[in-house]
Amino acid sequence: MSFEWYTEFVDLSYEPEENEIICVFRVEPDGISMEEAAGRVASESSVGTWTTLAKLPERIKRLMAKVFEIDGNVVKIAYPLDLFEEGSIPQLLSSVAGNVFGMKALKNLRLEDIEFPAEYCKHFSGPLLGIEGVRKLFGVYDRPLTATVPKPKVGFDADEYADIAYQGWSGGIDFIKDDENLTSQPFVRFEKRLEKVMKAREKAEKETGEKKVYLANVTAVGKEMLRRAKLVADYGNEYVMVDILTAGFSAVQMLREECEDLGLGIHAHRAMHAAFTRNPKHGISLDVLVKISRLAGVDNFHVGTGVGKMEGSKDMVKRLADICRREWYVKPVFPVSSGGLHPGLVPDIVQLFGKDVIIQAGGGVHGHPDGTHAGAKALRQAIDAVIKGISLDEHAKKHAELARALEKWGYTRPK
Ligand SMILES: O=C(O)[C@H](O)COP(=O)(O)O
Ligand SMILES: [Mg+2]
Repeated sequence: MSFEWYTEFVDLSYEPEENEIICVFRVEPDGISMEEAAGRVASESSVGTWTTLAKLPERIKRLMAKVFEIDGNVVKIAYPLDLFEEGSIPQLLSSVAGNVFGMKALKNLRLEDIEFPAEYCKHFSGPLLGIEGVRKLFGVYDRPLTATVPKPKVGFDADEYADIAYQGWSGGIDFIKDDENLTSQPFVRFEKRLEKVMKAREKAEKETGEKKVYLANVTAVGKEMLRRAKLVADYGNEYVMVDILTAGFSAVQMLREECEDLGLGIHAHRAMHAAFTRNPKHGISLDVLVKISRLAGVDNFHVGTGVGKMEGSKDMVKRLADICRREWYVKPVFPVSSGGLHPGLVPDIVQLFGKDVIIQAGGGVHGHPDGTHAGAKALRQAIDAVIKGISLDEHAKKHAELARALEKWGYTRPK
């Protein structure tokens, strides 16, 4: 049986309209022509099914997605805006990143990019704070911000955790962040941790005269997440953190709505992304993930390091940082560079990102030979050196904590 009718979704002379969504796919057909494969993607992601239908009303024909460019394996498809519900990332993904990934007729399929028209973007709130708002919150404009994740990543009780948070903050760190798998386990319930950490913050702020913020991981099931966010705001903290992929975009958008009322920023952790971003032939690119997260309204987003422990080239990290920060329909997002960082890598990170980046180090702070407080100081000293244009080796001559960090890690790029 022939399925050639799929090519009805291909029109290489078509010029997309201004208010259509354009998706760029990399398509690897399995024993069929590229044209048919591309048509199948357009069909399944818009109005089609596996067979012809007796009658397709004109009104519905107008909703057919159109393949308008095929260049080698790269296929561009235009989607009429009426295919999409306003302001819904889950519905967008169910359409253009849904069934298509499992089609037998394709060996591989990767969604590389999406271009959104203004008409679509206007239904999204975007970040509440954005880079400007986050800078205002800290009153810090002239250097990268810093964050640390207490390590070991889980297991501390509330007192131990708050003590580590205090040591990090008092050593000069701006954000203390819960790790992605730390929520409300039996060894440290969320409420208790929040209570103790907020006391630690008060002490650290008084002692340092600097603003300190807790990225409290509110990732939870349904309404519980909102309850935790409310509790965070009740304590006077300004931010929450959420695992955007394991929680899902419905949860992220719901949280964003709640955070509008509560006045909270959102730190997005991307844990699990590599399950669908890492294979260059199949899945969804991080570029797409950053764009939809920015629309959904997170304020901070993990983009990688290029030099640390997570996979991802410098070029890719730079491109993602650009997608976070460039002029767009919604406020810019603060890129977070995290995963295997330590003071010796700060020059690379600043060279890659400039100063609008949150440099986050877990092991690279808490693994300092003299402990968390010294580790925090070393990270800030490394940043000060880079901002002043002094080499780390030179700065370390007068800064003992940085010297000790360099003794342990030097300039190594962890694997
Ligand atoms: O969630 C993260 O990004 C990591 O916990 C960072 O930890 P690391 O600096 O120890 O790799
Ligand atoms: Mg982590």
